[in-house]
Amino acid sequence: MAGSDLVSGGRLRREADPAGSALRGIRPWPVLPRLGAMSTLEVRDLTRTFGDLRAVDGVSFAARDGMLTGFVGSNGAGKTSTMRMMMGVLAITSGEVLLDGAPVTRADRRTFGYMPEERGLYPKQPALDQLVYLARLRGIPAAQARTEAMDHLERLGLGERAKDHVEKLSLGNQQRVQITAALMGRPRALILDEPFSGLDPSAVDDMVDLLREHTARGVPVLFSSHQLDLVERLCERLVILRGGRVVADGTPADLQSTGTVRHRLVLGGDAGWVRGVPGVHAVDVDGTTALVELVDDAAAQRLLASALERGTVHELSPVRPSLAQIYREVTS
Ligand SMILES: Nc1ncnc2c1ncn2[C@@H]1O[C@H](COP(=O)(O)OP(=O)(O)OP(=O)(O)O)[C@@H](O)[C@H]1O
Repeated sequence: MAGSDLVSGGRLRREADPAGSALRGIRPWPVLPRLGAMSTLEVRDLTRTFGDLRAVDGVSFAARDGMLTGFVGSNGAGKTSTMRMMMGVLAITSGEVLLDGAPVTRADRRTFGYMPEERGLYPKQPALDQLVYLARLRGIPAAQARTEAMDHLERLGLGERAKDHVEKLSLGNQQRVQITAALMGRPRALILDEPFSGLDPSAVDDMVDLLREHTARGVPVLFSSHQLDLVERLCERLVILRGGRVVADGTPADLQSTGTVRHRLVLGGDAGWVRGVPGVHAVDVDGTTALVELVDDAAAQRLLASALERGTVHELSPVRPSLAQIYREVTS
């Protein structure tokens, strides 16, 4: 698709939801031009050691164009180190980072938007000046940087606060400014370390609207988060790290199809007895309802037969595993 073509997806989304973002305080935005070429950002066998510690241990995955990819894992799993290596701010021990199949260059990285874990705003400088400064570091001309920064701030309802020192803004607003810094200059890829931490639900929605405008023009977005419900809601793909290694990688549906299927049993009477049925693991029992894992079909038959012997069975149905459940299964 040519560089000047417009993204119909972004426009359609706004038409389908005319009040949408405006109701949440976000001013409508001209549809962004689509990237001339698709961009896929990939890491292959990426490794980083710190002394004896293999903080990142042969990590491979791809953040594909136009998709939000969630990057999750417990504290110390290696997310930040991986993102830093992708951005070239942490030396790579071995492995490589590729953009569209070719080793990523310093010039490529200057076109990436990055939100580091350690937030880089100076408390005693005006928000607008910092956005302009950070954009100029990435080679964006001053006039363009100023216009774009002001547009972003106005759109986020911070136009009146543009000249306020950052320290005078609430933490959530500081975070909005920080994310804006990564979005300046129409980046070719976005790498965001915990962009949603500390944001209230409406600020999360505002930020997601912004990110979706970038995915709609073909940008790959990789973001780390500990908020699994958010990741489940937002992501087209998900990469789960444990101890420096990838333990799951796929769409939420892919991952859900590999998780352990549980069953919900709803009875007319108390369900406590299911704990004693061979081959049945009671995950949770609450009054007349039990959530169980069954080792095989025979266990299911035993459970159902026992339940019918005791009285009414209102329901015995499979429950799709939640992302939180899958996360616990692959990281424990
Ligand atoms: N500069 C460093 N020197 C020594 N060890 C480090 C350094 N940076 C990270 N580590 C270690 O590498 C491991 C991975 O850390 P990293 O920050 O990448 O994990 P993370 O998944 O981002 O964690 P969190 O969710 O807590 O931010 C941890 O054990 C950490 O202590």
